[in-house]
Amino acid sequence: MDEKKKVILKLDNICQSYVVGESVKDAVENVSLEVYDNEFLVILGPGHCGKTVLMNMIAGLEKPIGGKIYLDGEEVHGSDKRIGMVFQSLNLMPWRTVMGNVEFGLEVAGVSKEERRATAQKYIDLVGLKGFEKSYPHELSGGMKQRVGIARAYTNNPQILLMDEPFGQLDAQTRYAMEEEILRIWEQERRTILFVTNNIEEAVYLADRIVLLSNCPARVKQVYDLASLGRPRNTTSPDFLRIRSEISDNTDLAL
Ligand SMILES: Nc1ncnc2c1ncn2[C@@H]1O[C@H](COP(=O)(O)OP(=O)(O)OP(=O)(O)O)[C@@H](O)[C@H]1O
Repeated sequence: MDEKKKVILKLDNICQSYVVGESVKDAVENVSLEVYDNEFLVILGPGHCGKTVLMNMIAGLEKPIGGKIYLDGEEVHGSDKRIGMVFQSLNLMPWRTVMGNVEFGLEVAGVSKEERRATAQKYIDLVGLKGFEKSYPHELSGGMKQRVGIARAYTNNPQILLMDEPFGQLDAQTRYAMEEEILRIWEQERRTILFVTNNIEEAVYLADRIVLLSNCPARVKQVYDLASLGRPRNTTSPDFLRIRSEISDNTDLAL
């Protein structure tokens, strides 16, 4: 490990299994991982391999049947407000405006109206939604809804943001635009990002490091450090194409 990098999140032999009918289905098997402060870490794996199960455990939404999770060196049990989430299905509240959705977490936390408005506005501006504060979710495009989800997560001031296939339902053009956007936001407002995808090109475009998972049950197949690719990335450069094809050759086919 690079001595200069601070480990903010550590997974130690995480396992998850479910009882399905008469049998036991293993979904995640002995996943160990160190995540560095401020890094953009991509969890890449084939469809149904266990990526969401892994994210849910990190988010504290499910308890692992084995293993431990450490945040800033301390074991965590259940959800922790230092970890925020942006999911593919955003669950925006349709009866609330963009501002109402983004400030919701602060409202629940009892933050004064003035303070929560100011914080929410900062992140609405950051994600490029200035002028849409009073719009309702049904008035927004898919990419704009994702921006609301990102602003909402940032507003709660998490140290780590979990993004589970956030752009999976967007059309290709919007997806590329949002990949650019998330890098811009990450560079401006540094937080650790754990980003889940099954798209190799997206992973190589975004990540500082990629954790490649196996087919279900998810195990860590390999970790790729992409520091040598630099930023911004050129998706047609020989280095980009080489690493993309190396990962592709090493990726299990989704069953
Ligand atoms: N509560 C549960 N009970 C039983 N099986 C489950 C449960 N949750 C997840 N699984 C199974 O665990 C496996 C991994 O699911 P998971 O949703 O994590 O995959 P994924 O990699 O996120 O998939 P996708 O790429 O489609 O998003 C799947 O086979 C799924 O059916």
